[in-house]
This record gives sequence, structure tokens and C-alpha cells, in this order.
Amino acid sequence: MTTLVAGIDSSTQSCKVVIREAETGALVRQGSAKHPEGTEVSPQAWWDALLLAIEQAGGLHDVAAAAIGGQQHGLVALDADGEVIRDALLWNDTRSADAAEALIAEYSAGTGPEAVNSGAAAWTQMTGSVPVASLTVTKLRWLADSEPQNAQRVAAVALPHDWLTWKLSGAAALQDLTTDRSEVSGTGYYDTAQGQYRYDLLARALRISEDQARSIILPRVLGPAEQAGTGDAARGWGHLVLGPGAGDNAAAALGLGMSTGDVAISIGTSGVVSAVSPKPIQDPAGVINGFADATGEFLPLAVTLNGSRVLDGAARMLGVDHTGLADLALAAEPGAHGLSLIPYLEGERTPNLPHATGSFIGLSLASMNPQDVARAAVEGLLCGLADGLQAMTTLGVPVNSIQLIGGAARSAAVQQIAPAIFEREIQVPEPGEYVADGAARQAAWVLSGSDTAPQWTTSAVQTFTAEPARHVREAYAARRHLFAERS
Ligand SMILES: Nc1ncnc2c1ncn2[C@@H]1O[C@H](COP(=O)(O)OP(=O)(O)O)[C@@H](O)[C@H]1O
Ligand SMILES: O=C(CO)[C@@H](O)[C@H](O)COP(=O)(O)O
Repeated sequence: MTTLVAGIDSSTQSCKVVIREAETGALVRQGSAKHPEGTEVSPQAWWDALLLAIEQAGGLHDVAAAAIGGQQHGLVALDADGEVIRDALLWNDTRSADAAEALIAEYSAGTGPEAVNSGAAAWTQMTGSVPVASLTVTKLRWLADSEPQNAQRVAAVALPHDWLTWKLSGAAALQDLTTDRSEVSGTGYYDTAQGQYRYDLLARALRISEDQARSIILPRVLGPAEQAGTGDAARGWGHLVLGPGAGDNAAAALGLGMSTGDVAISIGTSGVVSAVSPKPIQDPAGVINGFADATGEFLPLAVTLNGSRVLDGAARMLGVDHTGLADLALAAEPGAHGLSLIPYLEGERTPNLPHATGSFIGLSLASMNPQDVARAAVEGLLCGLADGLQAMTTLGVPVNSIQLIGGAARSAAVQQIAPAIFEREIQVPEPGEYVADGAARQAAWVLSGSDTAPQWTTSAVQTFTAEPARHVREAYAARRHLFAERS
């Protein structure tokens, strides 16, 4: 009898479920369901999508274990009855940008630019990351200042995958909430290097005393293969062993079998450059977030707000589908006749420009054509990620291999232009759901009781190389500060 495990990716745009063989990782079934648009979403919509995706994947009746990977940082505020107080502000909601600046200032010393730097350095020391609007701690400050009546009702704070694991278990007690290192390392109130919550920072965010903060329930942080509980017996899932789950990029690293020296560049809603490190990585400049991974090590990563939707928007603007956009981009010359797209379409997280908008720079009669516009969109998307990759190497994080994943990694233009912009060979594994795969591998790990995750066969990869297009990155670097603030 083959043992099956389920891996779930509750990401920004959709929920994906894969059912795989626990021993080999072979894919048996899968399903998916869309999430609502927007940067604040009712967690109920995630739960409804998860139930639909489970149904589409053939159910969990014959599955022994499950684990959930998910979009990080979303603020799931629960009242004393375990009810969701308000829709969750997601990682890509920028309304807490001013709160982030205030929190940095409150830990700074001196005046002027040095003060901001000292505040950023203090937060990096305390948590591993510099607060930006994406981090949950800034959303809590926003809640305290903008919706004090809601803030006063907060009895527990969970992140998307924590809350879904709790729902999957059928738990009702807030004390049963669980999470993992990778998820909490993105909250801004967890000391990633020391592995402990910082209730003083939670108190600071909510403008309450530390004693009051300690009365707020935070999910118990589980080890990489520690059981989070069992499935909801009322739904016939009492047989289901639940894993701790993980933040989406940590789950993807587990799904890809990444180790030190491996880098994943994921182009989903977010653009993410992530690497594995045996030691904590801290970047006071705030380009790299010092997160934890799902195996007990660390996962430094750079994240942009503008990932695949840069290409979604460009395709919509040109009236083509993704294949058409790729064809247009590949028909143009590198550099798009001097046209650059600075892709801060939703504001931007890295660089931290929450109020910025995107801009085409260098328009000329020569570049005002669909091919060059498509090329500039792909090159602009990739240049932003190349900046994150460069920051990784500047911090001394080893980069020996690069794997390209996420929805936009399916683009032939992204695959062929990326090696020119990164000036490195890139590998593209078979299109798949690597976050969900990592969660499934974690579920199999929990079941095995072993010290290490099961060795699953990894996907075959296609390798892409190209002549370096340094002039494209140089043009982008000279223009990345040219944008208009959102009105
Ligand atoms: N062939 C393609 N070329 C470019 N973008 C694509 C392609 N296929 C899917 N996408 C885009 O990928 C995104 C979905 O990718 P995914 O990694 O699932 O996102 P997320 O994990 O953030 O929900 C969507 O924006 C979709 O339009
Ligand atoms: O913000 C982060 C990590 O810091 C992102 O990983 C988000 O969690 C959303 O990821 P996708 O929906 O693009 O996978």
C-alpha cells in the first residue's frame, strides 16, 4: 500500500494542492483554486479555496499526512473566540509603509540619515530584517493607529499558513495555533538568530505594555519535522498527520532540495531571490531579509512586490497572451533600443519605495514598438531581481547555481533573457508547484520520524546561457531612481 502525502501552497493568487508518494515523491494527483484579487483578503477565502483545491485533488481520505506552505506576512488577527477580526493585510499591502518608518525611527539614535541607518541596524540585530510594509509587525502598528478598536480585540496573531493549519486540524483553542521558524522569521517580532519571539517588539508595534503583549497568543514555533496535530475528525480527516508548514520560499527550497550555494529565483506575484545559509544573514541596508528556512538553517532572500504581474500588465497593454509577449520580447534586441521599464507598478519593496509607480524611460521613435516594449518589461523585471542577486553575493552568500521557478519562469523570454541579465547560467526545472512540493516533502518527513527529509528525485532541468547584457543593467541602474510617486 503506497503512502500518500499532501502538499499545499496557499499563495497570493491561488491555492495549489499536490498529492505525492511519501517514499519517492512521485506526483499522484493535484488541484488548485483561485484567490480573490487585492492586497487585503478574508482568510475565509483562503479556506474556501483550500477546500476546493483539496476536492479537485481527489480529497484527503487516502492521504497519511499534509503540510501547508503559504504566502508570508499576512496579518491574521484573531479575537478571544478565535474569530478573524478583519480581512488580512497581505505582504504586498503598502498602507503600513509609514508605520515601518516610524518603527525604525523609534529604535534609531542620532539625527539625519545616520539615525535611519542606526534604526535599521538595530532592527536587523533584533530580528534579522529591516521593517518594511510587508512585515507583519508594521501591519500591527498600522492596526493600532488606524483601527484601535480592532487592535484592542487582538487575542492572537497568526500568519496565513498558521491559520490554515489550525483550521485543517479543526482546532478551536488559540493555544493550538502552531507555526514554523521560516514563517515567524518574517514577522518582525521574532529573533531569527536566537529563535525566540520578541514580545517587546510586539508591544512596541501595538503601543501596549510588554505584559499586555505577553497575553497575546502567538503560534507555537515547531521544529522542521515536528507534528502540528492531526486533521479535523469532523471532516473525516482524523487520520491525517499535519506538518508545521512553512513560508512559501522556505517550502520551495525544500521542494527543490536546495542546499548552501543553491539560489532560487521565483517569479510569482512576488519576485524572490532566495539562498540557503548555515548561519543567519543580516543586511542593515534592508535589501536582503534574514529569514530562516524549513530545515533548521537560514534563508536570506530579497523580495520585490512586482513579479509576474509586470508581464501580466505588459501583455494586457500589448493585447497579447504570455506566449505572444515572449515572442515579441525575443524579437527585439537586448536593451530594447534604449527603452527601460522601471517596474514599480504597485510601489516596490526592494528597493523600499512603497509610494512609487512604474515608468518607461528612454522612449524614442526607435523604441516605440511592441517588441521593444515587451523586451523592456522582461528586462526591467529581471534587472530588479539581478539587484537582489548582487546584494546576496555582496553579503558573501555563496551562489553556485540558480534555478528559476514560479509562474513567469514558464516564459520563453524570461528563460532566454535571464542568463544575459544575471550574467550566469540558469536552470529551469520542469514547470511545477515547488512550494506545494516542499510542503509535501515536509509531510513525508514528519511521517518518517527521521532526522533528515526524505530524498525525493528532483526534476530534470533545462539549462539556459546567453551573452551577458551588462549595458542593459547599467542603463537600468542609471534610471532606477526615475519614477513618479503615486498621487
Ligand atoms: N507562461 C507565462 N509567462 C509569464 N507569466 C506567466 C506564465 N504562466 C503564468 N504566468 C503568471 O504567473 C503568475 C502565477 O504564478 P504563481 O507562481 O502561481 O504565483 P503566486 O505563487 O504568487 O500565486 C500569474 O501572474 C500568471 O499570469
Ligand atoms: O513576501 C514574501 C516573502 O517575504 C512572498 O513570498 C509572499 O509570501 C508572496 O509570495 P508569492 O505569492 O509570490 O508566492
